Amino acid sequence: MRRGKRRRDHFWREAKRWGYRSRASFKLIQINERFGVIREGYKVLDLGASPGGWLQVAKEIVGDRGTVIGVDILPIDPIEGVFTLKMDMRRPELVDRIMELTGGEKLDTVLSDASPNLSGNWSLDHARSIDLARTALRVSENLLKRGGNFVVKVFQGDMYNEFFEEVSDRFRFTKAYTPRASRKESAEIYVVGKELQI
Ligand SMILES: C[S@@+](CC[C@H](N)C(=O)[O-])C[C@H]1O[C@@H](n2cnc3c(N)ncnc32)[C@H](O)[C@@H]1O
Repeated sequence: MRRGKRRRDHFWREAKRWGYRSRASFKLIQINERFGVIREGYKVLDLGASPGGWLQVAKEIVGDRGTVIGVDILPIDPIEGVFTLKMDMRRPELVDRIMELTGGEKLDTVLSDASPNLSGNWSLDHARSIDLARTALRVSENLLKRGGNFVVKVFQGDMYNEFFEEVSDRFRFTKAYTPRASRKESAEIYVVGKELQI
């Protein structure tokens, strides 16, 4: 598919129309319609959040009583009412930085749409994606309330089943889901964990 054509699909045009920064916004909308992982008043952390399409959607849902925090190695242009941190999500001090922002209160939902820089080597990209997904799972264990929710993107490959089991061991309900807004040719899948049990 030609580059211009690839970018300007239905969800790209919808993102423009609704003022979202990325077509990825519709993936979170569809995940939330299906699983109800974010509700009004929730405290939400989004890992790998730039340019901020998921942050916009999360802020709309949680409203003024909720809190939304975005983390990325890349800058994120300001979004009213959203906190952003420019840092690598793998850094050990991340958990303390988030707790400072929430005044020590734990979170309702941790999201991660983080993607490694794609090399084109399938197994290397899969391994890097699993590494980021495991980081997001560790962060969620440290920061979620008991009963909290988790959504993470993974590129499918031979380590996927093991990772899915790791999420299942921690949440009451775990499901893999591909939103309609994911591109047909993409290997991405979202693992949704509801109600942290530990
Ligand atoms: C697909 S984009 C996220 C799009 C976002 N959900 C949105 O709706 O705008 C993936 C992001 O993951 C970020 N990322 C990759 N590795 C990271 C890391 N180690 N720490 C923080 N962010 C990372 C990338 O910089 C990139 O911005």
